[in-house]
Amino acid sequence: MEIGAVNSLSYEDFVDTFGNVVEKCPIIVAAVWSRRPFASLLDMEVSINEFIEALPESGREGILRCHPDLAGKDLQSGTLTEESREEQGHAGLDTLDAAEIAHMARLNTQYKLRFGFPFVICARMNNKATILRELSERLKNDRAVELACAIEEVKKICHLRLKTLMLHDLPNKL
Ligand SMILES: NC(=O)NC1=NC(=O)NC1=O
Repeated sequence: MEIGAVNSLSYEDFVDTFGNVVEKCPIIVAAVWSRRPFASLLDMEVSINEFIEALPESGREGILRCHPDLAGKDLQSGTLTEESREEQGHAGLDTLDAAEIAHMARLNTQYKLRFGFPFVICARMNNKATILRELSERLKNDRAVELACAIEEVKKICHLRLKTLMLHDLPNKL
């Protein structure tokens, strides 16, 4: 999809197409729509990242809370969004055995108790081994560092979701 086609989208089609580039946070692209026309995909991505960075801490934490746990109940019950299902599957999280699922659940719970938001990592750039290692390592971060680190992961997820969408022609998506 050309950036010209993106700029020509109605508000509804824009949000319908890009609304989930940040998991379950369509408000972000609903806000960023006002900044069109975008010079490029990168320009649009910069607008999204600037919007996220300008949020108060509670807003950034809220974005993290909209993410499903890795190998969590949504994966087990098949209620992940299409994007999350593909990403978690790519990292091999859909083939964990019961012990591995329990281990992830324990670490996710520990992480959430410590930080008050879920562990977020760009699954498409990881596998179950690196995810477990990162989860264990990042548990040691102080809160401010970890919040920033998690938001950087959200931006990576968004970047890959945008790239995937731009590879498709508009009709396929709508
Ligand atoms: N908690 C998470 O990190 N969730 C996810 N990361 C991804 O890349 N996709 C997800 O659903």
